[in-house]
Amino acid sequence: MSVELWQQCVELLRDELPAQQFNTWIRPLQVEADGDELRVYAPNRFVLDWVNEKYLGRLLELLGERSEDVTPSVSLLIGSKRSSAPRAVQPASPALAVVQAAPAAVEEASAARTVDTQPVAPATVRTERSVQVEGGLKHTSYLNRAFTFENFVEGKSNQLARAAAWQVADNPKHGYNPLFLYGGVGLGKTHLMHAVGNHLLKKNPNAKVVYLHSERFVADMVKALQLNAINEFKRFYRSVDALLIDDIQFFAKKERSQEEFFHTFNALLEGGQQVILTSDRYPKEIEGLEERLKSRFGWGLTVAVEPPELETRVAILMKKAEQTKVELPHDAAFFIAQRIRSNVRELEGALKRVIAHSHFTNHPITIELIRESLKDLLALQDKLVSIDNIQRTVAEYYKIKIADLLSKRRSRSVARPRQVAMALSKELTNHSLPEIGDSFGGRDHTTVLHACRKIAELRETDADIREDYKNLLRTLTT
Ligand SMILES: Nc1ncnc2c1ncn2[C@@H]1O[C@H](COP(=O)(O)OP(=O)(O)OP(=O)(O)O)[C@@H](O)[C@H]1O
Repeated sequence: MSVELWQQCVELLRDELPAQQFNTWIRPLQVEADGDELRVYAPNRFVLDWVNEKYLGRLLELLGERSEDVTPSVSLLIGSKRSSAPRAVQPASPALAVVQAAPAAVEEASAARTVDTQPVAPATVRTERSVQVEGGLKHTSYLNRAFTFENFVEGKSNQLARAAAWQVADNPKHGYNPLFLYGGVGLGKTHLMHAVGNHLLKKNPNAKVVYLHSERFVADMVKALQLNAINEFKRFYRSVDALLIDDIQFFAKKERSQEEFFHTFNALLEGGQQVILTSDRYPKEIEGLEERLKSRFGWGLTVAVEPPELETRVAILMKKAEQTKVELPHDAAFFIAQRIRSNVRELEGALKRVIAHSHFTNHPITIELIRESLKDLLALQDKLVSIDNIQRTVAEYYKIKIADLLSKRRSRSVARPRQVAMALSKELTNHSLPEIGDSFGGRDHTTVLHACRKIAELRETDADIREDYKNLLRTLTT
């Protein structure tokens, strides 16, 4: 059984899975051949368990179809192929059967899945910690006490990230180290990171939990160098119980900082201290970041935070209103959530404006009041999501002409993008089916309806369409 064959099957699986799932579970796997056997390494038990349960069967099926050996033998292990001694070895699987896990792996892996969704009571935590070190350097860690698990609304888009963060907070010894959260702006990465920090402090008020933005780490390091205090800098960062660094994409191209961070990071991992990192993209995609750092980030658990779906946006608005003791009718929350799709920060901003307007005018929150208070934002959004703009964006995305979208051509390369554009027009604008049909070269409303149904179906079954639709939605709404 060759490594190349495994890679081919991984590529085939990539076509079948949404990118987020592929990145989280399949990309971190490493593989090496050992005689006739393939040894596949997962960075931790969480990944091992998940791959074992969800994807190994399919991978073995693909391997079986492509191999002369009808019973491919694959071992799924925890560790890394460069390490000579994997931490938990599973027996080789002689057939397309479920690989048995070593008892410890089973125990921890299933514990990882048992996600405790009980809200955490608001913590009275020490939120500020200031440490003065020799040479005049002052390191301040500041945790936002409002960013707790209790205040975090769970939805499909952030479920996994929330579960992983909860595991780290409640049982840091699981070894999900580092926990790497990535995703677009304003989606709750910082919130989750602080939630872990707050929870760790709640459990142990003396814990040294240090949160900082990566730019701050760089600035501190530069200052330490200037003040000849780099040893204190090192000592400080290596003495923490948990180090939380936000937006590590800002390390890009800052070689000295990366070097320093690399050593700090290694020291912390070796000492069993928790590291949590966030970034706006998947670690391997951060340009200007050293390969060795990227590879180490993959040793722990890397999870994406996706933009929230409509239901979660509504739930977030209701929660924020409840926190500020403001009466927000459900239809009003729904209206805001439908119109503000980009990210949670924007959503919160819109709600704040509505609440301020309601206080100012002394009127209750109604859809009318929302229209009035968000007038400029909604107008801008209407412009952005006009059918014209959707057509332009879709044509650009698929590298076809707008005229093709409006034409009668039926070839797949044109017909599918046309259906995507129609479905987006239905989802993002308030135009009726006949109006949308008219805008697409005078088509009948039943054609538009068919397009919407077809795309909804393909988004379930076809990973490419799902990805295309998601990208286009993002482009059109941010
Ligand atoms: N699921 C959620 N439930 C409740 N509040 C949320 C949720 N997701 C995000 N928020 C809120 O949205 C705001 C932005 O979130 P946060 O700062 O964590 O985003 P981020 O992903 O770290 O973005 P950036 O990359 O720009 O730093 C915060 O006020 C946060 O509390």
